[in-house]
Amino acid sequence: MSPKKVCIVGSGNWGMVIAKIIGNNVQNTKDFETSVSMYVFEEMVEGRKLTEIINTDHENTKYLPGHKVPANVVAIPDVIEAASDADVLVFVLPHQFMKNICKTLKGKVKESAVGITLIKGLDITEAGLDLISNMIRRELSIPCAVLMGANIASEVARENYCEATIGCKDKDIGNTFKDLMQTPYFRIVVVEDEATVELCGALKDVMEIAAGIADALDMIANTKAAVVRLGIFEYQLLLLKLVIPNIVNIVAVGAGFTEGLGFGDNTKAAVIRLGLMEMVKFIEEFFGQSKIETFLESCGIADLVTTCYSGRNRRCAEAYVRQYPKKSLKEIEIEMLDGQSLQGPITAAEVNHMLRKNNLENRFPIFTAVHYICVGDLSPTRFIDCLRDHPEHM
Ligand SMILES: NC(=O)c1ccc[n+]([C@@H]2O[C@H](COP(=O)([O-])OP(=O)(O)OC[C@H]3O[C@@H](n4cnc5c(N)ncnc54)[C@H](O)[C@@H]3O)[C@@H](O)[C@H]2O)c1
Ligand SMILES: O=P(O)(O)OC[C@H](O)CO
Repeated sequence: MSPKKVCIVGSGNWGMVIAKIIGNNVQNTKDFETSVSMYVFEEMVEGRKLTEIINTDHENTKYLPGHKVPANVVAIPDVIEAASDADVLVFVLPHQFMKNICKTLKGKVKESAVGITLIKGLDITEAGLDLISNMIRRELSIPCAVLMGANIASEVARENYCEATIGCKDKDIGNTFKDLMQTPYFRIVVVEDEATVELCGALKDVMEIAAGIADALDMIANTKAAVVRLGIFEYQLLLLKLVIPNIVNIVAVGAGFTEGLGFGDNTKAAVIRLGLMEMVKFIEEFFGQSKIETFLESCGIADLVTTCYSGRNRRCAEAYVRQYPKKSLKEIEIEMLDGQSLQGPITAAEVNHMLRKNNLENRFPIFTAVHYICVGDLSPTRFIDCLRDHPEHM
């Protein structure tokens, strides 16, 4: 089999760390082409094009200063040029840019390409809440796995030991992604059975096949009903795996608020605990039954803890509250992150859209307060009330 060409779509803080890992890994195997293309959103950095800096100095001085990427990672400012000949597409952009990227790439990627998303965030469609992986599958007509975990980019860049979870329904593709991204310090667990089953279309297909098998075996109606029920359960489980990491960022913003208000670790632990309860409840409410074990994977509790202690969402939320009401959260983000992007406030708005629409804000006080504080409609000092009066305490 000829070696697969890899393209990384994105070159921010996490994108560069993944580029470093992939750039090194492809040099040690015949399964992948040595040259890796990376789509870089072009901008001028200290009078030079960012692509030129990366291709000459092999460092993204804006988004991951102080860390080199291997020279075989080639920065390309045109996403079609970067992605059109790729067999493997790794998506790692802030989620608000994905609609545009998908629109640009539609019909331009190889039919045989496979994708994986490392993106945290949700999509609002007319039908309700959707997953970014679904957007990729839908718009680009390629299978799409996910990789999520407790992975603060700067720590992974320093090669501190950590873990991640790949969700992929195809064991071979899942292992391909694992080969591409696992290192001695970045250990990956592939969740085979449920991972990237096509969430809407593929579920229907799987269910049709299951029903067809049931028919062929002359199963009685009760058995067929059980097959359908179990199929739905697997679907919900898959959704659960994919949704957890996206909601984590909202809780991290809440943790930052308590620090900004001068509270300590006991309060943060309460935010993590109550936030986790809201995550479980939210997933149950919108995606059906949840399995508690899933929250014990790296994509669940581990990501929640790490983000609430040292994520960008937490840091910016703390600074916002300390300077409240002098600056908006957007101003703080621009000031502190130099172009990096917070996903928590946007995801909080997407989640709030669903809560409001379904009249459920009272049952999710942390998610709700985080959103209203982020947009400046609620004073941060009121945040502690939502912990004190949380439904868990009633
Ligand atoms: N940084 C982390 O620690 C980390 C860890 C795990 C997952 N993630 C997730 O990975 C995703 C990407 O985050 P990141 O940290 O790599 O990015 P980032 O926030 O560091 O950088 C922002 C990126 O967006 C690009 N950009 C700006 N405007 C654009 C536009 N109009 N179109 C396309 N791109 C544009 C910038 O060039 C830059 O590469 C996010 O969903 C994030 O939640 C991040
Ligand atoms: O720095 P944050 O808040 O964007 O979080 C980074 C990752 O999601 C941690 O896994």
